Amino acid sequence: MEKAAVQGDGLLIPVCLTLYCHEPGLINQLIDFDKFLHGDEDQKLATAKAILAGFQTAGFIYLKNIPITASTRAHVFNTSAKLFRLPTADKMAYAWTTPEANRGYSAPGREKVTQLTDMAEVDKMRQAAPDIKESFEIGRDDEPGHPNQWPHEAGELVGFKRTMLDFFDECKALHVEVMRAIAVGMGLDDAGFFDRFVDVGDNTLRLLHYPAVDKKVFQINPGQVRAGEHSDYGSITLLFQDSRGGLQVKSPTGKFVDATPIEDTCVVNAGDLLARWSNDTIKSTIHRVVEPPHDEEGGDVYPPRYSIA
Ligand SMILES: O=C(O)CCC(=O)C(=O)O
Ligand SMILES: [Fe+2]
Repeated sequence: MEKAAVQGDGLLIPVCLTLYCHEPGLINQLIDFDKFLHGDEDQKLATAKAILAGFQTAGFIYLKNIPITASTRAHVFNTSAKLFRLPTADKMAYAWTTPEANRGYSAPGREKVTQLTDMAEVDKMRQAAPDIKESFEIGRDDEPGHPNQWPHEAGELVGFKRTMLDFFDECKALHVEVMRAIAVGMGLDDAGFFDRFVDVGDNTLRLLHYPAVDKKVFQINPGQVRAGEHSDYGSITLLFQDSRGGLQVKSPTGKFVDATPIEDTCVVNAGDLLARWSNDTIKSTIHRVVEPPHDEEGGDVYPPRYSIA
C-alpha cells in the first residue's frame, strides 16, 4: 500500500500515503464510491472517470461511501492506539526486521521516510530531523517465510490479530475495486484487468502513531516533520486519518498544501508502481506529515495523530 522508507539500520523498506486543497492543478475531488459499486451504468462510468482524472491531476482523491463502515474504522483506530500504548520494551519484542518481511514495530527515530537514496545523505537527514512517529506493519498472513509479528494477546490487546486481519481483508477488497474503477476510467474492456496484479494481497497494513510533541521542536528546527516528504511505492494507498491534520501534498508548483481531514472519507493516492503502469499519466505525488495546521488545544504540546495506510 505504500516508496522506500529508510530504517535506522540503513535498510530500505516500503512505506506509504494522501489530500484536499485549493491550489491550481490539485484536485478537490470528493468522490462517492458507492456510485461506482452500486450505481447504474452511467454513474459507474462517470465515477470511474472522476477517479482516474483525480489520479492524473493531483494523484490524490477522497472517497466517501466506501464499504468499510465507520464503526469498523473506529474499532481499528482504537485497537491501533492500544498497541502503541504498550511499554516500549514490549513493542520492541515485535521489532521490524528486514525490508523483505516489512512486518513489525518501528520505534520513533528508526524509520526516516525520504526520496533520498544515498544512505549517507539519509543518515544526515535522520540526524537533522528524525520522523516523529512510530509504526507497526502487518503483511498478508500467509506469506511463506515472513510471519507477521503478532503481539501477545493479553489485556487490552485481546482480539488484535482478528481485528487487523479482518480490516486487511476489507482494505484488500476495496483496493481491488478502486483498481477496477481505474480500468473502467481508462476505457479498458476488462474492468478486472488489474485484478490478477493486485488480488494476491501483497499489501502492507501500516498503523501509524505520531506521539504528542512539544511545539518548540518545530520552532527550533524549521526542517522538523512528523514524516518526511516521499512518494509511495505501490499501486495505490488507502489512507485513513484522524481529525488532527498535518498531512500535506506537493502541488505542481512545488508548494505543499494541506490534505485536510474530511470526516467519513478515505484518502486514496497513487503510488510509483501505478505511475509506471500508466506510462506516468497517473501521478505518484509527494506528500509528508507536518505539525497540525490548527492549534485547537493551545498549550505547549501538539496532541498525537493516528493514521492507517
Ligand atoms: O500519516 C499519514 O497521514 C501519512 C502516512 C504516509 O504517507 C506513509 O506512511 O507513507
Ligand atoms: Fe506515504
